[in-house]
Amino acid sequence: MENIVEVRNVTKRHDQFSLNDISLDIKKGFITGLIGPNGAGKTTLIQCLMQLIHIDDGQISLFGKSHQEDTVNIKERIGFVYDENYFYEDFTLEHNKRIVSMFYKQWDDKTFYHYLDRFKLSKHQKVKNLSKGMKIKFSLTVALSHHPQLIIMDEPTSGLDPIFRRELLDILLEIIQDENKAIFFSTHMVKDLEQVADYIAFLNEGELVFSDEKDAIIDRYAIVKGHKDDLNQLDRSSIIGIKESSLGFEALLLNQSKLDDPQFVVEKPSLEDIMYYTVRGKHDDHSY
Ligand SMILES: Nc1ncnc2c1ncn2[C@@H]1O[C@H](COP(=O)(O)OP(=O)(O)OP(=O)(O)O)[C@@H](O)[C@H]1O
Repeated sequence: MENIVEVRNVTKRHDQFSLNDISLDIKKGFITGLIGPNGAGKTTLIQCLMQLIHIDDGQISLFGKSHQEDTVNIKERIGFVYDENYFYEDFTLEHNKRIVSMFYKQWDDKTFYHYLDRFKLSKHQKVKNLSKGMKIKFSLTVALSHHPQLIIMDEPTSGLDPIFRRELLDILLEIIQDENKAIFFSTHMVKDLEQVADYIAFLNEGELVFSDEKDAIIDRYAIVKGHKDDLNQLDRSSIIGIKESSLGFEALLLNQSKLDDPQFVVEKPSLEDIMYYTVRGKHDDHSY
């Protein structure tokens, strides 16, 4: 399986935050989702991938090359959807298209008008008059119109209504039918991601918790519920996070055979459970 992107031991330091020693791959033919709580470093990592900021340590290769070697070609092969508006606000969508299309050898007007129509955007509208969701749709239209091999999106679902969110997921699944392509995107919509992603990378406080195949991640953990009196029968070292009440508890554990015990209810976790309990941890025993 070929890696379109390889991130190796990347560190980026901001004043009060650092992204620490991150290594992950983005694989050809698959959708990789990037999750993590607010401030975890998702945007920072994406900015490093796009060389919008410089890394302090480590290496990033895209299509087998670093930005230093071939950044123009790399950027031409990426469709980038970013949460900051980088279009000319006072110009119409058509005018913006004329400008942006000059930067791409593979620009395709037919695809551009196809998505404008599909997203119900008018080429005569000015960018400044678009709603937040419409701006994301326009950004996506531009990103898809130069036939990128890799699509990188930072929070593309923020500001989108649930109907369009579903449509966006369908579009991503359509794109990934072409097994030469890869999609990497960050989102807080973990449930949406769970429906479409093949691989998941999880950042927390600048550290990579895991980056792996979705099903393998879910198999690695279990949600266990039980009576408080039985809590001491669990191996504390396998508990990732726990929520206790006066009577019972619910915990995320590393999956293990000992969990067959009938006094516990054992369930498969969702990605959201894994994220929630990992961030919450086991020292924070709030009641529910
Ligand atoms: N240019 C900068 N200078 C200093 N600190 C920064 C800069 N950019 C980001 N940070 C800090 O880095 C941390 C990670 O921010 P980042 O935007 O990468 O997180 P995120 O996971 O994308 O969060 P969110 O889900 O809220 O968008 C935050 O503490 C933020 O304040």
